[in-house]
Amino acid sequence: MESPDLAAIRAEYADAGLDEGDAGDDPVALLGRWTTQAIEAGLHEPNAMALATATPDGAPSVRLVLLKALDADGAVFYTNYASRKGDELETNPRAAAVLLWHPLQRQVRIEGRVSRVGPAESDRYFDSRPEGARAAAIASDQSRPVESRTALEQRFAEASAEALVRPDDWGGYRIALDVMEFWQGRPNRLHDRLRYSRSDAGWTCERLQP
Ligand SMILES: Cc1cc2nc3c(=O)[nH]c(=O)nc-3n(C[C@H](O)[C@H](O)[C@H](O)COP(=O)(O)O)c2cc1C
Ligand SMILES: Cc1ncc(COP(=O)(O)O)c(C=O)c1O
Repeated sequence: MESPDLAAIRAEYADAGLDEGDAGDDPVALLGRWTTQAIEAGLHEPNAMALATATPDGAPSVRLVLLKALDADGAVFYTNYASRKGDELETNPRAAAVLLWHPLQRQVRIEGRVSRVGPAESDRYFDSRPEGARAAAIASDQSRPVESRTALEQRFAEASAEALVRPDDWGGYRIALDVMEFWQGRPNRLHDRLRYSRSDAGWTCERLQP
């Protein structure tokens, strides 16, 4: 089998650095600034993040979701509570996520405990989504097998004809921001890494080796 020479792929990171002074002592504000810069750079889906969850006995799983809100209380995404990730979060309410802004040579990792957002907040977000996305959320038992594409489209057509009310098993999760790490690519793989950890006294910041 012809396979590409993956070992020869090599990108150098050189554009910018990250120092403690610029980063500041509020990592939530820093994530806000970096997100704004990713949006202003015109990146495609700058709010996409890989979300890792695990079963109670530690088997991990990961998938992309969209970050839909960010504040001092945490990072919010929306999904189906009965999906695979939902099942894992209901039994092991901890998550890790990573955002990658490749053209900016940046990644951000977040970690923390997860809780459901309140129903009113989920309703507000659900009602802001386009009709098709609302109907799909109603039609889809996310992560469950379906016999065919035709059956799925039939369910979508049926849901589209009904009132587009948020299902009880669809809503937001908030990842409390307990650990946040900011990574800026540097030459020779000698990258900048600043890791913030939250305690009762506030945030502490450590520089990590690349
Ligand atoms: C860029 C991108 C963004 C996505 N955003 C979401 C999202 O916000 N919520 C969601 O439930 N699924 C989202 N998905 C689909 C998930 O990656 C995944 O297929 C789905 O949630 C089922 O995951 P699970 O079976 O592990 O629960 C997205 C997929 C991509 C590629
Ligand atoms: C299945 C699913 N649910 C939810 C979302 C979240 O996106 P939005 O709320 O912007 O429709 C996505 C995004 O790709 C998705 O694929």
